[in-house]
Amino acid sequence: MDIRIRNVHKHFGPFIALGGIDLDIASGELIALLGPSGSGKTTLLRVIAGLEFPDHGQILFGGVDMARHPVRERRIGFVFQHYALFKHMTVFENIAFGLRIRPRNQRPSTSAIRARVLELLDLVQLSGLEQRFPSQLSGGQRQRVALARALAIDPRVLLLDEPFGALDAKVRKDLRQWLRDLHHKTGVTTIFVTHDQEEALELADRIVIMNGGAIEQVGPVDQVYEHPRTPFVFDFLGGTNVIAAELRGRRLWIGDRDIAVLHDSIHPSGPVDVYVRPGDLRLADDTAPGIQVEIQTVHRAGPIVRITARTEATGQPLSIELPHLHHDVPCFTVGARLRLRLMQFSVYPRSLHIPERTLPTPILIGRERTRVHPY
Ligand SMILES: Nc1ncnc2c1ncn2[C@@H]1O[C@H](COP(=O)(O)OP(=O)(O)OP(=O)(O)O)[C@@H](O)[C@H]1O
Repeated sequence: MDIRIRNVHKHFGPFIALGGIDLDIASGELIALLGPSGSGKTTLLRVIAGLEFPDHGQILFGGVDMARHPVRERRIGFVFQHYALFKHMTVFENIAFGLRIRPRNQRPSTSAIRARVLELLDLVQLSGLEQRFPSQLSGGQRQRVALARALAIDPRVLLLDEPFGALDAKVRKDLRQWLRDLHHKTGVTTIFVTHDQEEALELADRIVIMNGGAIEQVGPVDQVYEHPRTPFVFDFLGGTNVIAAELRGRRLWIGDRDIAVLHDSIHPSGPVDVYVRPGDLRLADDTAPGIQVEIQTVHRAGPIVRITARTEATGQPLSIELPHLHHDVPCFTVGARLRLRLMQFSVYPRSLHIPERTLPTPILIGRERTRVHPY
């Protein structure tokens, strides 16, 4: 079922938790709400669920406004980070719960409930564990039972709030793939909240980046990652170097170096900030084109090498990440003077350095994977 959220506001006293949210979620979509703590992700999920009522706005489920309807009328499945299963009930009873509490005239027969629970146990890959109690399961297994319980009622929408937040890194990774597969099988419209950008990028069809109770950017994962509309989004989706630069016409200057021509520049000449991810920087010897830098530290960290270098033009430190294959190049030593190439970057006007909550127009003006002008 599709969901349309229209101009949703939610205040807690004087505090604006949601400041006018508009969002369309297609039927069957898997969408992630991503943002820093306090940005309003959980509040938005709770408003969709009916656990909170918005002060203003519409929550349309398949075209019907459910904003004032209580939670029980919305047919929603939930899984929360600490959604305790009923400890005194077996796995079977936990999953059957939502069906057993239905009014008598809507309740399936005992044999139909049993068949549904066994089917769900198979779906969440826990067949054979139906007589266990929650205390006899691992954290990952408990969350899979919670998902089976949420699915038992045939929800129109599945809402997951940091479902894997309390689990260790390896289990989280396994469950991500598992959830993706489960979503393919069930096709239920799913909205999940996470702090973890890697989880969102790996799992979701689209991501919604929230900041201060507003949506900063929404789009397919690759698009948002490749074209962050604001410095906030760029920064939130991974490590960032910010290099002070200047736009003169379409030419981008760092210190005395003219480093690129921005083909799609829409901004006037003036001071700008160049945002570049550590993995989008490359080093070459001093004869190559690029910004002059001096290496300060070199650390091998598993499959990558982390280097810090200082630009000669501005003196600012930069973080560089290279695949470890580059590590053996003899010139990558502390004190070496090398040239830095920016393989891909975004440019934002300096005045927008501080994350903005609302921006009238896209401010991305350059992203030059193949267009870095080698002067
Ligand atoms: N019932 C409440 N009363 C008062 N303030 C609230 C209430 N619920 C949430 N808030 C505030 O609203 C803001 C948004 O909270 P919310 O839980 O939606 O953020 P979040 O993005 O999910 O954060 P986190 O990732 O830490 O869970 C926070 O500043 C929070 O303190």
